Amino acid sequence: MKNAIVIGAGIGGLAAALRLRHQGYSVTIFEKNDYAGGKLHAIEKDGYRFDLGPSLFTLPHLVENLFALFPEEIIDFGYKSKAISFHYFWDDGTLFKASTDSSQFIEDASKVFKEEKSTIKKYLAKSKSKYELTKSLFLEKSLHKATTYFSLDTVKAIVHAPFLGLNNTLNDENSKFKNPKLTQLFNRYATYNGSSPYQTPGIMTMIPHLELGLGTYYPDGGMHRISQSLFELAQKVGVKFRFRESVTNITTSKNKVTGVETKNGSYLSDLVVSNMDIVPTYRNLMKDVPAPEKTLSQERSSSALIFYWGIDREFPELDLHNILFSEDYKTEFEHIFEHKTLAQDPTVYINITSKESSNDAPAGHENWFVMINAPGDYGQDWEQLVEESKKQIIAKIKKCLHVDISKHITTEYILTPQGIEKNTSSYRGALYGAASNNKFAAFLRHPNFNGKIKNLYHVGGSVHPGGGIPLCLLSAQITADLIQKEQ
Ligand SMILES: Cc1cc2nc3c(=O)[nH]c(=O)nc-3n(C[C@H](O)[C@H](O)[C@H](O)COP(=O)(O)OP(=O)(O)OC[C@H]3O[C@@H](n4cnc5c(N)ncnc54)[C@H](O)[C@@H]3O)c2cc1C
Repeated sequence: MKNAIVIGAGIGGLAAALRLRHQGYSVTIFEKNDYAGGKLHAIEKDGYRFDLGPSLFTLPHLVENLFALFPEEIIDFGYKSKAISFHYFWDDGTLFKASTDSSQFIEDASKVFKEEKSTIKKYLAKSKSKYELTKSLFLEKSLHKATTYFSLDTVKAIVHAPFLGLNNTLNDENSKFKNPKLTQLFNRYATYNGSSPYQTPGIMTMIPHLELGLGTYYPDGGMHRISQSLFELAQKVGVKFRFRESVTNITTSKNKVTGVETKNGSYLSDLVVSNMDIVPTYRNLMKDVPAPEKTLSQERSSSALIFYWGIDREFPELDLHNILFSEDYKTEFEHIFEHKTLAQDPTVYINITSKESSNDAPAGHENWFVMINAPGDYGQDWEQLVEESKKQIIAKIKKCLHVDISKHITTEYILTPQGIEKNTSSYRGALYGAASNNKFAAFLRHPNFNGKIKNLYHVGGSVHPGGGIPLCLLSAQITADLIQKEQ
């Protein structure tokens, strides 16, 4: 049996390991932490459960596809679809509850934002068409293999290139709405890949289709169940895990990978898949291999500052996902991407899983995950930024929800971009690898294979096709397909 080593048990590494196991490899995952899941992790604190990373679950079939590889194994993984994706709040008292039923969304958005129904309908239809035209080329195949370009799907995408909106920004596309609040609502989707709506190309108008067209879901037991159920499956099918064993070197001979080294010794392997962020993979594990500097110097995606708060009361006006919008979105993104700091009036995201799983908080309490978008770690004074932004977040909540939330916080845990980098080795604490702040970003992501070292592959949010749970799962699929063809 051939051996495969996977570096890292993030969602990308777990998915790659399962796919390789299915192809018949003997698979070992080396993970520096003592748990699987990487960013998809959770903690319990003072009677509250908090998902630490992702909170929004879309395209659940990509997880199910992994269970389907091993139909004989029964794993407890369920989820429900959400009728409302987000509750959106503005300082002036406007509240919009975004339905995941498109007719209802159009009806409600037209009433709240005084926008023509036909304009919203056309926008959602275009979002769907863009997604369907491009998913095969940009999301499901390697963009770095010539064969990808000899397909009908690619020809279709190229023919429709002017329609895709590559030459303008997401904000340009969304400024067609009369009401700036609706523009802001659709601009927010740039943050789903850690980018700025004022820089990311108009093709990103496809993202709302993922949430509003294909649905928003919540896994039974919380987001952590996604990584835990895949971990359980991997164990059942014989994937071996070596926790607390950081890979320190990828070993090669004559431009071919031979295995990995850790502080415990050397391990030989027929192939290696790195789920570690691509920048430290080159800088720390492949010091003797010339790094692709242009690829590695791509601007990183945004990071996040998160307060996990136990709250001693309930808020019926809030749902699972809630957004409290800033007054000046452009300034907010300029602060993040240009000034590498935080705006005075940030957009605040509040995720409350106890709305769905009552055991996540004591009775009558709620578990708040309060996040603002943040620049990566460039050596800022995070202690000071945490202190300032906590005050600003409390002020924002006061404006939108008319409550002094500071009086209701019973417990607190904080994660900064520095903490995210420390936990998972993600370069600068970026949530989604490289940002998509220019039209060439998709092509400049690192491929899923290594052009210099044979039998070395790459999966996860820092390589093609990008970050976020669905894209990480797709990266594992692309990688496994390449391995099947090439090995
Ligand atoms: C706060 C936050 C909110 C987010 N929100 C969402 C969301 O709502 N929806 C969504 O889809 N996505 C979201 N994301 C993004 C999503 O979490 C990531 O894109 C995804 O989980 C990345 O998975 P990965 O497998 O690429 O990497 P990671 O999860 O970073 O895993 C990499 C693994 O490799 C290990 N590792 C690193 N170096 C070594 C080494 N040398 N040796 C051994 N092991 C090593 C790390 O410990 C880690 O376990 C969010 C992320 C964060 C942090």
